[in-house]
Amino acid sequence: MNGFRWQPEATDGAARAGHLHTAHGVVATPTFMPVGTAGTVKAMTMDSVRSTGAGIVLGNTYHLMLRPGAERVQALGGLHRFMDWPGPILTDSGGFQVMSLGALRKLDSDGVTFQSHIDGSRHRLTPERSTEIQHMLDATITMCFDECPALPAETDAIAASMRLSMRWAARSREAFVARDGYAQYGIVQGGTEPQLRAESVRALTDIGFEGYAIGGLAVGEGQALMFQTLDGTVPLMPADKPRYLMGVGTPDDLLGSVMRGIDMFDCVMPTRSGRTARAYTGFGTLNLRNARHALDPRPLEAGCPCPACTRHSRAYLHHLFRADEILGPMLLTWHNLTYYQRVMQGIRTAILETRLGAHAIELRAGWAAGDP
Ligand SMILES: CNc1nc2cc(C(N)=O)ccc2[nH]1
Repeated sequence: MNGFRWQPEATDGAARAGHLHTAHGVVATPTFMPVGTAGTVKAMTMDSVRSTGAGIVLGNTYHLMLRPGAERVQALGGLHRFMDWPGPILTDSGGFQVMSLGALRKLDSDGVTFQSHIDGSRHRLTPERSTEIQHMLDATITMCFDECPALPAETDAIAASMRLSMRWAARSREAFVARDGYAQYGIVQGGTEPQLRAESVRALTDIGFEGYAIGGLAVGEGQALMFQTLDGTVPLMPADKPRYLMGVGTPDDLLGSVMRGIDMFDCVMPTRSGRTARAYTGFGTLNLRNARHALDPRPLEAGCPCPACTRHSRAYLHHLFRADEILGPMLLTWHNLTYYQRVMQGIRTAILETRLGAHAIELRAGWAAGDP
């Protein structure tokens, strides 16, 4: 009996609230995972990440295998110890990063050979090696090694890519070392083609995983096509297992995806935007480098409990970014992650109170209203 499980708590339409039980603790869902690419959530200490309300973080296999190296992290006690994060960690498989970051890469039916974007050194990832690396990192949740095809693409190219990923999923599962409280997720592929997505779900559920991700989206297809793909795919996925939408998204993406049955998310937007002066708030986004903030004594967002909003003014944040002070990205990353967690907590409460429809209207009205 694997102690890893998703325990349902409430539903509101297709939306679900529940708890993810893992070897490294329990996480309420729906949940947003801050991205901790190279063993750090950029500009944050892990105590500050915890203070935002995050329960689980993501690590990138591609970055960690190149630097400092999976063997070194293992020798130092694993990623939890290395980055001082006792909670659950999900690591991606490296496939997506290789395709988007690796300087040169050669894909074949067995895996991918690529050059490091750091020093040009040559590396190879296969389903077996990716799974081994994630084991060495001591990932709570391991992702299958897959290929995420660029969109748009011809249907037969999407089909071939999906079927390769399904063969790689079987090899990833074979290589996975099962441990109590640990999990491996399969990744549904198939582009925006309903039949290919259905074939992929069948292939993965025939293999059997502790959770299922939807990959191949948030690659430029746009929100409407992403939601349309979710509408056709999520109902086919096992209802008793966690569902993870990879690389998504804006607060509006999160809301619409939870309403379609997604439980887990990761996205670089709140952290990357925090470093580039873009703030996420209940009244939409704003750019703190804009001159209109120079003399504004108000907090960034009234009611937000983060240090940027409780201790400082918009004018100060504006100054920090104009002066290129490192405290700017620190404070705004802290704010954006806090805001993302508040959005997820508000959605979760609305599901528990069966008022998600009304809550969605309120959220969208706030985002549309703009800066008060
Ligand atoms: C930012 N968009 C995004 N799409 C993704 C797809 C995958 C995937 N494995 O298909 C992984 C990470 C992803 N991030």
